[in-house]
Amino acid sequence: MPSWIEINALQKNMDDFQLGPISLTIEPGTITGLVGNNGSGKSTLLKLVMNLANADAGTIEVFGETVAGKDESWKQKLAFQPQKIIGWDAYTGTTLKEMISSLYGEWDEALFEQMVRLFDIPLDKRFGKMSQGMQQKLSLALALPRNTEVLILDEPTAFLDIPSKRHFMDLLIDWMDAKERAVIITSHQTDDLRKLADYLFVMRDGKAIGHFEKEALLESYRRYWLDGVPGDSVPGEVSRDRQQLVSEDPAAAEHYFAVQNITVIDHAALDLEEIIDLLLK
Ligand SMILES: Nc1ncnc2c1ncn2[C@@H]1O[C@H](COP(=O)(O)OP(=O)(O)OP(=O)(O)O)[C@@H](O)[C@H]1O
Repeated sequence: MPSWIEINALQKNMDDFQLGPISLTIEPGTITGLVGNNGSGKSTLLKLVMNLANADAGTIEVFGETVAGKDESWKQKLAFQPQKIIGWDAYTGTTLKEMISSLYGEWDEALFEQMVRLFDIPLDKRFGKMSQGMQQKLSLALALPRNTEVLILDEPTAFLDIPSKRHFMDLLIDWMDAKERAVIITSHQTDDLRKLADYLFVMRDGKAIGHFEKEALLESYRRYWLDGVPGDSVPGEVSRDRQQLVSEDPAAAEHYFAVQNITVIDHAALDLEEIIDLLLK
């Protein structure tokens, strides 16, 4: 099956910031987490995908259509929730719903109503007068019911309270199950990424660090407690602290321990936050 989104050698220069070259493909049925330090270019990348900024080099194809110029018919298949929404402040939730639902032929009114009830959204209030968390809830309630194939969410949970975050994750998982879809989500919340993402695309200072299958990434690091840390570097060693050592090549490290007669007292997987921390160093 062809990729739904294909980004190839994309580059963008802005003042002293250079994004790229970035290459990334998004396949149907997947949730991809975009991860990176502040200012690594995640939002810029999403804006380029949405044709809200022009690339200096490289290409983006969405459902086989090149993203550039005025023909944006492919946008019917993509819903985008930016980090900061401009132009909604003066409108109530009801008005925004009328405007947005009329643009999407497959608008799911029942899902919208379910989300309004679940998040207790005051539809008669102007967007600009809502709290940041409520704005985020309303914009999610105006994004998922568009029923598009692809949903692009830029830090959708940054202001959500803990119960709402859980509701959002459940909703997104149900939304993915309803038909063949794909999600791209940027987040600094490792909880979101651990529960939702199938793939992680990690960026640092505008550059791609890697595109990882999440479960494989989790298995690719291991922490060991040893009866004595060797003087030499252990295969895959990324850090050591007294009797603890972390390797990004557990098979080679364990072979080395066996050959060197080093006793492994205990070992454990790293959590996703620690791994992202190592990747972003
Ligand atoms: N309009 C602009 N003009 C010039 N530079 C910009 C503009 N918008 C963003 N930048 C710069 O581009 C870089 C990437 O910003 P971007 O918002 O894409 O990062 P991010 O990874 O989404 O960050 P965060 O995690 O903080 O949301 C930053 O250095 C930022 O200052």
